[in-house]
Amino acid sequence: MRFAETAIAGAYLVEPEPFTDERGLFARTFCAETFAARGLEARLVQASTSFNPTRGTLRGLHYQSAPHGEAKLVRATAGRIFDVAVDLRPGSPSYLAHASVELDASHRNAFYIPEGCAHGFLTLTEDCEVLYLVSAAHAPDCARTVRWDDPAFAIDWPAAPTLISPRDASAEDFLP
Ligand SMILES: Cc1cn([C@H]2C[C@H](O)[C@@H](COP(=O)(O)OP(=O)(O)O[C@H]3O[C@H](C)C(=O)[C@H](O)[C@H]3O)O2)c(=O)[nH]c1=O
Repeated sequence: MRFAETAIAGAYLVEPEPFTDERGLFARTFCAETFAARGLEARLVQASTSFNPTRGTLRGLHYQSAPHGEAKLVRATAGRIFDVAVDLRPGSPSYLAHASVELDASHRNAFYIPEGCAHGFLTLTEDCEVLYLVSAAHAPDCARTVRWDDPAFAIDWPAAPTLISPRDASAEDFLP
């Protein structure tokens, strides 16, 4: 796996290094030892998936507050998404910065997002499937939302959403 830094400290685009032969390819997509050696969260305890048939679906921006903060390893297993993280860690050198990456099932790339960052995506194709590996179990009482078009983040979305939940569309401004 190759790790590329992003605009957020501690967030990385993870590119696989596939082994190819006449049968196709094999690629490692996660390794606890490799992640731990890089100082990344290696204890991923829950996996989830979302299926999004409509192009232009926007989910997020979500995070879990302490003490159930979660690091995430996100990949598109079908289709292509514009994936975004926002740094909400007041002590971070990239506080309030965002990082956006295009995750494409055909590239098998992934986005590692550290605890303390919000995450969301916009689907760029129909029938997108998004797989999450996270470092903390779902804690509904700690579920938090920040708004995709919050001026505090000025995220460079490629298009406006065609489908978004009322909860995501109505999040309050992050800064007072
Ligand atoms: C996240 C989660 C949700 N749920 C239940 C709660 C709701 O009844 C239902 C849908 O949840 P929600 O509308 O929060 O799903 P998304 O809007 O896709 O949220 C996810 O998408 C954004 C982009 C993320 O980064 C998070 O991983 C996650 O918040 O699944 C669970 O049972 N377990 C879970 O881990």
